[in-house]
Amino acid sequence: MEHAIELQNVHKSFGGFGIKDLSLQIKKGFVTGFIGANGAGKSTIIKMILNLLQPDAGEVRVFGMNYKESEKMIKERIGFVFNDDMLYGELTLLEMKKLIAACYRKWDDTLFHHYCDRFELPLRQNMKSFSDGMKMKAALAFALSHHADLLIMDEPTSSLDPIFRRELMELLRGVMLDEEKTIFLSTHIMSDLSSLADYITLIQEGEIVFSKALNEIEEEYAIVRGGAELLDKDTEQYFLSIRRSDNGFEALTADYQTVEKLFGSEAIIERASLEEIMYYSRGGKVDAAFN
Ligand SMILES: Nc1ncnc2c1ncn2[C@@H]1O[C@H](COP(=O)(O)OP(=O)(O)OP(=O)(O)O)[C@@H](O)[C@H]1O
Repeated sequence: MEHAIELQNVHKSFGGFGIKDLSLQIKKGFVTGFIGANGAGKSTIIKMILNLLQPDAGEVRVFGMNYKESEKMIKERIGFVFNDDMLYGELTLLEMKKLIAACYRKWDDTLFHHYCDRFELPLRQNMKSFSDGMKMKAALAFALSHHADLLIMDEPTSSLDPIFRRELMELLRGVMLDEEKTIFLSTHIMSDLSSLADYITLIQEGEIVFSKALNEIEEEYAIVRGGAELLDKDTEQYFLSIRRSDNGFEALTADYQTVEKLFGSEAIIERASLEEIMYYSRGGKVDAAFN
């Protein structure tokens, strides 16, 4: 399968934070949700994919091309949305549009005006005075108006009201009806992903924990609760993280079926949500004690 994005053995360090030897492949034609705690490295990786930051070592390829040889061709095919004030000076939306449209061969002015209408954006108002949500909508209108094959979005929904968030999810599902399109989006709002994402990539302290199909995650991961007597060297190996208390333990497994066979009705075994997977895998290996 062709990959829309490939990172190979990428290193990047800033003072105390480091990404070491990270490799990641994002499938073409699907939506991948990129999740991880604050400071895990999501924006850093997204910036490297967009060539806004260069890795210290390793390689970033988009549609099989690298920026050194094919920067213009790659950028032409990407639409990006940042939760950031990076775009807006003293310009109106129309003035900004003129600058951005000039960068893309496939710029579609009709489509841009369609999105501005749909998002109720004022064309002649200084963008500096836009609310956070309006800025995000403007960034979306720009990203969606040049027929990009790959949409990369860094927390696109964080400043949006719940109504528009739902509309955006609907809109993105519409984009994905074209099987050639790919979306890679980071978010802290897990419910956005349940109806949209095909794959989930979880990052923790600069390391990829997994990159998997959402339905596999739903089938494999579970939270197990039981008495301390159930834990020993043999059973502990099925857990990614164990939290012990005076009353017993709670643990995360990525092997639902085996654990169910092993413990049967002796333990409570429930499918894990993405929030729970993030929470329990925080701090990594076995024996994160709690009380
Ligand atoms: N330009 C920079 N200089 C120094 N440190 C940086 C720089 N950019 C990011 N970092 C550090 O890298 C780490 C990862 O930051 P990053 O913004 O990639 O995380 P994130 O997963 O996107 O977090 P959040 O969910 O809070 O947006 C943080 O510790 C951050 O302080």
